[in-house]
Amino acid sequence: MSVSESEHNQLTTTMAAQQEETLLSRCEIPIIDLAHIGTDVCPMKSVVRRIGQQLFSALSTKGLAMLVNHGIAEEKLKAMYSDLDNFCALPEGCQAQYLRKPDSNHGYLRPGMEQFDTTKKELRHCYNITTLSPAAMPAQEEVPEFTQHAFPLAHDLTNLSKVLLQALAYAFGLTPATLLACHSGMLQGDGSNPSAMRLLYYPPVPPEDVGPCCQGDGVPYTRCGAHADSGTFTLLAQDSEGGLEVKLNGSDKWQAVGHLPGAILVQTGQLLAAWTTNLLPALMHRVVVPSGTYARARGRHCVAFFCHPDKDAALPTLPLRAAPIPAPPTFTPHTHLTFHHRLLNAAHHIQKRFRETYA
Ligand SMILES: O=C(O)CCC(=O)C(=O)O
Ligand SMILES: [Fe+2]
Repeated sequence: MSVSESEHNQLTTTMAAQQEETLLSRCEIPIIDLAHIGTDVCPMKSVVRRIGQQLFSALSTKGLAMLVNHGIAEEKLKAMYSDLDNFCALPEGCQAQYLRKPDSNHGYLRPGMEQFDTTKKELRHCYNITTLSPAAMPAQEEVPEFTQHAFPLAHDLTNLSKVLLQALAYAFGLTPATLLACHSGMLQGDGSNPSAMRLLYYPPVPPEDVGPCCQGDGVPYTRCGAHADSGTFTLLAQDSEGGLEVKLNGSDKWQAVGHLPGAILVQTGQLLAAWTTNLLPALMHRVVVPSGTYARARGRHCVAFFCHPDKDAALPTLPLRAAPIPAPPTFTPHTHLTFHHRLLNAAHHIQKRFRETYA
């Protein structure tokens, strides 16, 4: 069977992408096996303890880990990716009913409406889900299964976060209920907690020879500018398209994460960094546009879950020793200092972040 020249080029580009050196291909990301952990309401204590140690070690040395055997079926994620595609294909007028509401942070953001890097246009569609109220979701006539798929997935990610909070509590020398109690309002929709499930779709971009990094308007673009998330930790499930890059703790070099089928990435947020006096530093990350015509012609999907404490939670002092080495330059000194002074009121921090990143 003969292969046409364009098919051959496509295959070569795909193979090159697959052979890209990544943190995963170099075994530089800790992999944590959650098998036998139980559920958030009925956890297997000895396993949760062991996972707490592994998570603490991964987040303190690297800033991230890959979770496997977490119990969230790949099919649920794929169904959600396809619902988001259907939402993004709706006419703009129809999407407009669902635009993000600043008060609740719930709703849809068109490409360019959220910027981490103010020098570039960030090409992604986001749907933030902060309340599990059917009235706040795309109507069944518009995207038939959106709500039906989103709610169970949001429950799964909330429950996974609750198990991890119990594991971290053990590692901090606290009782497992201590961190749960500070995160009691996740996705309750009563405004008490800023946690969110976010659906992300990054559309294809033109080939490099059409314009290496600019649209017709000459404005440079990227997929997601460099930032650290603001909460306790973030869970990230991604498709296989790649593009996620991170700066590991203590390093100033951007490195590609790579893809581990079925795994969910967990990374430290700014609140946990401040809470642990930077013993667990926040992970800087970004999503770059891939090189090669084939990869650029494909969209990328991701589901993120941002785990935050309750806005009025009095965060307990952690019985931890101070960070042994100076912290990497994750925040500007101003942001860091301001944040420390306001640590007991996480709501101030999240409001500041929203003002900085939403157009
Ligand atoms: O798409 C991704 O992998 C990351 C998205 C992200 O970092 C964010 O929305 O905060
Ligand atoms: Fe992020």
